[in-house]
Amino acid sequence: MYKSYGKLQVLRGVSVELEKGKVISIIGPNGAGKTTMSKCILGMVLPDSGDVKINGESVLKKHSYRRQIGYMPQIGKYPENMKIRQVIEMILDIRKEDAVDDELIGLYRLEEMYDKRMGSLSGGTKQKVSAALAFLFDPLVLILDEPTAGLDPFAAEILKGKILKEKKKGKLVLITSHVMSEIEEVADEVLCLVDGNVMFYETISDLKEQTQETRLSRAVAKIMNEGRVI
Ligand SMILES: Nc1ncnc2c1ncn2[C@@H]1O[C@H](COP(=O)(O)OP(=O)(O)OP(=O)(O)O)[C@@H](O)[C@H]1O
Repeated sequence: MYKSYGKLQVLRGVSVELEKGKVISIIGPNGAGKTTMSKCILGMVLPDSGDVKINGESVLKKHSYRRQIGYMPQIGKYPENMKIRQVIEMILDIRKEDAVDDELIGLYRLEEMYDKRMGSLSGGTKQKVSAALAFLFDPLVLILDEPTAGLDPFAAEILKGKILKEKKKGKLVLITSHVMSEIEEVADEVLCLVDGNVMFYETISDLKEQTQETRLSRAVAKIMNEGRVI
Protein backbone atom coordinates (compact mmCIF):
# COMPACT_ATOMS: atom_id res chain seq x y z
CA MET A 1 0.00 0.00 0.00
CA TYR A 2 1.25 3.47 -0.91
CA LYS A 3 -0.03 6.82 0.30
CA SER A 4 1.28 10.34 -0.10
CA TYR A 5 -0.07 13.62 1.15
CA GLY A 6 1.18 16.01 -1.55
CA LYS A 7 4.94 15.51 -1.72
CA LEU A 8 5.07 13.69 1.61
CA GLN A 9 5.25 9.92 1.15
CA VAL A 10 3.63 8.47 4.26
CA LEU A 11 3.18 4.78 3.32
CA ARG A 12 5.85 3.40 1.00
CA GLY A 13 4.84 -0.14 0.18
CA VAL A 14 3.35 -1.49 3.38
CA SER A 15 2.26 -5.07 2.73
CA VAL A 16 1.02 -7.21 5.57
CA GLU A 17 -1.37 -10.05 6.24
CA LEU A 18 -3.14 -9.80 9.58
CA GLU A 19 -4.76 -12.88 11.06
CA LYS A 20 -7.97 -12.96 13.07
CA GLY A 21 -7.90 -14.12 16.66
CA LYS A 22 -4.84 -11.95 17.27
CA VAL A 23 -4.03 -8.69 18.94
CA ILE A 24 -1.50 -6.84 16.81
CA SER A 25 0.20 -3.72 18.00
CA ILE A 26 1.30 -1.12 15.47
CA ILE A 27 4.29 0.79 16.77
CA GLY A 28 6.78 3.25 15.35
CA PRO A 29 8.04 6.80 15.78
CA ASN A 30 5.70 9.80 15.60
CA GLY A 31 4.72 10.41 12.01
CA ALA A 32 5.72 6.91 10.85
CA GLY A 33 2.33 6.35 9.25
CA LYS A 34 0.50 4.28 11.88
CA THR A 35 -2.70 6.31 11.92
CA THR A 36 -2.62 6.66 8.13
CA MET A 37 -2.40 2.88 7.77
CA SER A 38 -5.31 2.41 10.18
CA LYS A 39 -7.36 4.97 8.27
CA CYS A 40 -6.63 3.19 4.97
CA ILE A 41 -8.03 -0.03 6.46
CA LEU A 42 -11.03 1.94 7.69
CA GLY A 43 -11.63 3.55 4.32
CA MET A 44 -11.21 7.03 5.83
CA VAL A 45 -8.10 7.53 3.69
CA LEU A 46 -7.83 6.12 0.17
CA PRO A 47 -4.39 4.66 -0.66
CA ASP A 48 -2.78 5.91 -3.89
CA SER A 49 -2.15 2.29 -4.84
CA GLY A 50 -2.58 -1.08 -3.22
CA ASP A 51 -5.54 -2.88 -1.80
CA VAL A 52 -7.19 -3.73 1.49
CA LYS A 53 -8.74 -7.18 1.75
CA ILE A 54 -10.91 -8.53 4.53
CA ASN A 55 -11.53 -12.28 4.43
CA GLY A 56 -9.82 -12.30 1.07
CA GLU A 57 -12.19 -9.77 -0.45
CA SER A 58 -11.14 -6.36 -1.68
CA VAL A 59 -12.95 -3.66 0.30
CA LEU A 60 -11.56 -0.51 -1.30
CA LYS A 61 -14.35 1.95 -2.11
CA LYS A 62 -16.94 -0.46 -0.76
CA HIS A 63 -18.58 0.95 2.29
CA SER A 64 -20.60 -1.86 3.76
CA TYR A 65 -17.52 -3.65 5.11
CA ARG A 66 -17.04 -0.82 7.59
CA ARG A 67 -19.82 -2.38 9.62
CA GLN A 68 -17.34 -5.09 10.46
CA ILE A 69 -14.85 -2.63 11.94
CA GLY A 70 -15.00 -0.87 15.29
CA TYR A 71 -12.79 2.21 15.53
CA MET A 72 -11.59 4.08 18.55
CA PRO A 73 -9.86 7.27 17.43
CA GLN A 74 -6.90 8.83 19.23
CA ILE A 75 -9.05 11.82 20.11
CA GLY A 76 -12.78 11.37 19.65
CA LYS A 77 -14.52 14.46 18.32
CA TYR A 78 -18.19 14.75 19.22
CA PRO A 79 -20.80 17.50 18.98
CA GLU A 80 -20.17 19.43 22.21
CA ASN A 81 -23.82 20.03 22.94
CA MET A 82 -24.96 16.46 22.62
CA LYS A 83 -25.48 14.36 25.71
CA ILE A 84 -23.81 10.95 25.98
CA ARG A 85 -27.25 9.36 25.59
CA GLN A 86 -27.90 11.30 22.39
CA VAL A 87 -24.55 10.35 20.87
CA ILE A 88 -25.21 6.66 21.51
CA GLU A 89 -28.77 6.97 20.19
CA MET A 90 -27.52 8.80 17.11
CA ILE A 91 -25.03 6.02 16.32
CA LEU A 92 -27.71 3.36 16.85
CA ASP A 93 -30.00 5.31 14.55
CA ILE A 94 -27.37 5.71 11.82
CA ARG A 95 -26.49 2.02 11.95
CA LYS A 96 -30.14 0.99 12.21
CA GLU A 97 -29.04 -1.84 14.47
CA ASP A 98 -29.54 -2.57 18.11
CA ALA A 99 -26.48 -2.47 20.32
CA VAL A 100 -25.24 -5.98 20.61
CA ASP A 101 -22.38 -5.44 23.04
CA ASP A 102 -23.00 -2.84 25.71
CA GLU A 103 -20.57 -4.38 28.20
CA LEU A 104 -18.30 -1.32 28.32
CA ILE A 105 -21.26 1.01 28.82
CA GLY A 106 -22.01 -1.02 31.92
CA LEU A 107 -18.45 -1.46 33.17
CA TYR A 108 -17.72 2.27 32.73
CA ARG A 109 -21.07 3.14 34.32
CA LEU A 110 -21.79 5.50 31.46
CA GLU A 111 -25.54 5.32 32.03
CA GLU A 112 -25.09 7.31 35.23
CA MET A 113 -23.61 10.09 33.08
CA TYR A 114 -26.01 9.83 30.14
CA ASP A 115 -27.32 13.36 30.63
CA LYS A 116 -23.91 15.02 30.63
CA ARG A 117 -22.97 16.93 27.51
CA MET A 118 -19.95 15.76 25.53
CA GLY A 119 -18.36 19.21 25.80
CA SER A 120 -18.40 19.00 29.58
CA LEU A 121 -16.76 15.59 29.87
CA SER A 122 -13.19 14.99 31.06
CA GLY A 123 -10.78 13.63 28.46
CA GLY A 124 -10.83 10.20 30.07
CA THR A 125 -14.63 10.00 30.15
CA LYS A 126 -14.74 10.95 26.48
CA GLN A 127 -12.29 8.09 25.84
CA LYS A 128 -14.63 5.73 27.70
CA VAL A 129 -17.47 6.78 25.39
CA SER A 130 -15.21 6.20 22.36
CA ALA A 131 -14.25 2.76 23.66
CA ALA A 132 -17.86 1.79 24.32
CA LEU A 133 -18.84 2.87 20.79
CA ALA A 134 -15.99 0.93 19.16
CA PHE A 135 -17.20 -2.34 20.68
CA LEU A 136 -20.92 -1.62 20.46
CA PHE A 137 -21.77 -3.60 17.33
CA ASP A 138 -19.59 -6.62 18.06
CA PRO A 139 -17.31 -5.96 15.05
CA LEU A 140 -15.00 -8.55 13.52
CA VAL A 141 -12.08 -6.11 13.43
CA LEU A 142 -11.21 -3.51 16.06
CA ILE A 143 -8.86 -0.64 15.38
CA LEU A 144 -7.88 1.17 18.54
CA ASP A 145 -5.65 4.24 18.25
CA GLU A 146 -3.76 4.75 21.51
CA PRO A 147 -6.79 3.47 23.39
CA THR A 148 -5.61 3.81 26.98
CA ALA A 149 -4.10 7.29 26.63
CA GLY A 150 -6.00 9.45 29.11
CA LEU A 151 -7.76 6.56 30.84
CA ASP A 152 -7.18 6.09 34.56
CA PRO A 153 -5.44 2.81 35.49
CA PHE A 154 -8.68 1.14 36.52
CA ALA A 155 -10.43 2.11 33.28
CA ALA A 156 -7.37 1.01 31.30
CA GLU A 157 -7.49 -2.43 32.96
CA ILE A 158 -11.14 -2.78 32.00
CA LEU A 159 -10.28 -1.99 28.38
CA LYS A 160 -7.36 -4.43 28.31
CA GLY A 161 -9.62 -7.14 29.70
CA LYS A 162 -12.17 -6.38 27.02
CA ILE A 163 -9.54 -6.53 24.27
CA LEU A 164 -8.40 -9.98 25.42
CA LYS A 165 -11.98 -11.20 25.67
CA GLU A 166 -12.71 -10.13 22.09
CA LYS A 167 -9.51 -11.76 20.87
CA LYS A 168 -10.64 -15.05 22.41
CA LYS A 169 -13.86 -14.72 20.42
CA GLY A 170 -11.73 -14.71 17.25
CA LYS A 171 -11.63 -10.97 16.52
CA LEU A 172 -8.69 -9.16 15.00
CA VAL A 173 -7.61 -6.27 17.21
CA LEU A 174 -5.17 -3.64 15.96
CA ILE A 175 -3.76 -1.31 18.57
CA THR A 176 -1.57 1.70 17.98
CA SER A 177 0.41 2.38 21.09
CA HIS A 178 3.66 3.79 22.38
CA VAL A 179 3.43 2.04 25.74
CA MET A 180 5.56 -1.09 25.47
CA SER A 181 4.56 -2.55 28.84
CA GLU A 182 0.94 -2.35 27.80
CA ILE A 183 1.60 -3.90 24.39
CA GLU A 184 3.37 -6.73 26.16
CA GLU A 185 0.25 -7.36 28.24
CA VAL A 186 -2.28 -7.55 25.44
CA ALA A 187 -0.60 -8.07 22.07
CA ASP A 188 0.59 -11.23 20.32
CA GLU A 189 2.48 -9.53 17.52
CA VAL A 190 4.18 -6.22 16.88
CA LEU A 191 4.16 -4.44 13.54
CA CYS A 192 6.75 -1.68 13.46
CA LEU A 193 6.50 1.10 10.89
CA VAL A 194 9.41 3.46 10.26
CA ASP A 195 9.16 6.15 7.58
CA GLY A 196 6.20 4.42 6.01
CA ASN A 197 7.94 1.04 5.69
CA VAL A 198 7.48 -2.12 7.73
CA MET A 199 10.67 -2.38 9.76
CA PHE A 200 9.58 -5.66 11.33
CA TYR A 201 6.45 -7.69 11.98
CA GLU A 202 7.08 -10.38 14.57
CA THR A 203 5.54 -12.13 17.54
CA ILE A 204 6.55 -10.71 20.90
CA SER A 205 8.19 -13.99 21.87
CA ASP A 206 10.29 -14.02 18.66
CA LEU A 207 11.39 -10.43 19.25
CA LYS A 208 12.54 -11.29 22.75
CA GLU A 209 14.28 -14.43 21.59
CA GLN A 210 16.08 -12.75 18.70
CA THR A 211 17.38 -9.98 20.92
CA GLN A 212 17.89 -12.11 24.04
CA GLU A 213 15.90 -9.56 26.01
CA THR A 214 13.19 -10.29 28.54
CA ARG A 215 11.42 -6.94 28.18
CA LEU A 216 9.73 -5.84 24.96
CA SER A 217 10.86 -2.24 25.38
CA ARG A 218 14.51 -3.33 25.43
CA ALA A 219 14.03 -5.76 22.55
CA VAL A 220 12.48 -3.04 20.38
CA ALA A 221 15.14 -0.49 21.37
CA LYS A 222 17.85 -2.96 20.39
CA ILE A 223 16.34 -3.62 16.96
CA MET A 224 15.76 0.09 16.32
CA ASN A 225 19.38 0.90 17.23
CA GLU A 226 20.71 -1.84 14.98
CA GLY A 227 18.47 -0.54 12.21
CA ARG A 228 20.09 2.86 12.46
CA VAL A 229 23.59 1.44 12.12
CA ILE A 230 22.58 -0.29 8.88
N1 LIG B 1 -4.57 14.63 6.20
C1 LIG B 1 -3.26 14.82 6.14
N2 LIG B 1 -2.75 15.75 5.31
C2 LIG B 1 -1.40 15.95 5.20
N3 LIG B 1 -0.49 15.27 5.93
C3 LIG B 1 -0.93 14.34 6.78
C4 LIG B 1 -2.33 14.07 6.93
N4 LIG B 1 -2.47 13.08 7.87
C5 LIG B 1 -1.23 12.76 8.26
N5 LIG B 1 -0.31 13.51 7.62
C6 LIG B 1 1.16 13.41 7.77
O1 LIG B 1 1.53 12.07 7.51
C7 LIG B 1 2.57 11.64 8.38
C8 LIG B 1 2.15 10.36 9.10
O2 LIG B 1 1.10 10.67 10.00
P1 LIG B 1 0.39 9.57 10.90
O3 LIG B 1 -0.65 10.28 11.70
O4 LIG B 1 -0.02 8.42 10.06
O5 LIG B 1 1.60 9.12 11.86
P2 LIG B 1 1.60 8.23 13.17
O6 LIG B 1 2.61 7.17 12.93
O7 LIG B 1 0.22 7.78 13.49
O8 LIG B 1 2.14 9.27 14.25
P3 LIG B 1 1.87 9.44 15.86
O9 LIG B 1 2.72 8.43 16.55
O10 LIG B 1 2.40 10.83 16.09
O11 LIG B 1 0.41 9.32 16.11
C9 LIG B 1 2.87 12.83 9.30
O12 LIG B 1 3.99 13.51 8.81
C10 LIG B 1 1.62 13.68 9.19
O13 LIG B 1 1.92 15.03 9.39
